[in-house]
Formats: sequence, structure tokens, C-alpha cells
Amino acid sequence: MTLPLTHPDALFARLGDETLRRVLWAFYARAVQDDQLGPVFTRKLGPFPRGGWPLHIARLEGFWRAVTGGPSAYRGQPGPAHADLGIGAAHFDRWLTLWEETLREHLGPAEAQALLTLAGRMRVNLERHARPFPPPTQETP
Ligand code: HEM
Repeated sequence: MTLPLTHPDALFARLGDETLRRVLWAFYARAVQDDQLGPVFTRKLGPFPRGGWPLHIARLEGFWRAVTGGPSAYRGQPGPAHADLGIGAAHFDRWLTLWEETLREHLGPAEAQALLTLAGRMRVNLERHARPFPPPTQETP
């Protein structure tokens, strides 16, 4: 079954607060253990699940509530937040793989597919902002 992404309010209503929160904590618990993604997250947010993690996940809850049509006060800027993390296509591929694994474990197939599709679309935009290889700083002779 395919959920109608043109009516995303149906998606949040089907997920609910608790499930969304559970999926996000499970996803980041997995991402932080990953060889490729873990160091990027830990550098920015500190040791999971303390440091900046509760705030990060609360923001992500707001973000996912907004994009699935739930009530949300999220007003962040995901693009710039990813500009200087030193990430590129391979990181985004890995992110989506772990996202898919987490969704398949926690949700029914229709909800999992809908959240995977949404993340795949957003990845395109975030990757445009990301600058994986900043130019070397000019050395003065
Ligand atoms: C390569 C994969 C990714 C990495 C390593 C990554 C890492 C991060 C980090 C470290 C932050 C915190 C930035 C800060 O506090 O300044 C962040 C914020 C965020 N990320 Fe990602 N991210 C990735 C992919 C994604 C994807 C695919 C999405 C959406 C589907 C996403 C959505 C967000 C959102 C909404 C925020 C909050 C931005 C704000 O402050 O408003 N990220 N990410």
C-alpha cells in the first residue's frame, strides 16, 4: 500500500508522537555507532545520549512533525546546519541506509516507505548545502 504523500497530515496522524520519538532515538542510537556517521555527530553534539542530543532530537521531532503534517513549532534551517559538517554523498547514502533499517524495524511498511521517501527528497536539498571539502586556507609565504 502507498500512502498519499500529497496529504501528509494522514502520515503524522498514523504515526503519533510516541512512535515518532521512538524512531528518532532508535535511529540516532544507531547512527552514533556507525563508523562513518558517528564521529560527525559526536563532534557536534557530544556523547550520546547526553550532551546536545536531547535538544537535537527534540528539534528533529519538530522537523518531522512539520513535514508529516503534524502540529509543530519547528522554524529551523536544516540546509545551513549541514553546510560545515564535512559530509558528502557517501555520508548521505549511509544516513539513508540506517534510516531505512530503523523505519523497517519500527513501523509498518506503508509508514516506513513514506518516511523513507520524504528523507530521500530532503537529502537532495541538504546535500546541495553541504561542503564536504572546504578549500584549503591560503598560506602566506
Ligand atoms: C550525512 C548525513 C547527516 C549528518 C551527518 C547530519 C548531521 C547533523 C548534525 C550534526 C546536526 C546538528 C547541527 C547543529 O546543531 O548545528 C543536524 C541537524 C539537523 N539535521 Fe542532519 N545530518 C544528516 C542528514 C540529515 C537528513 C537526511 C535530514 C532530513 C531528512 C536531516 C535533518 C536535520 C535537521 C532537521 C536538523 C536540525 C536543523 C536545525 O537546527 O534546525 N539531517 N544534522
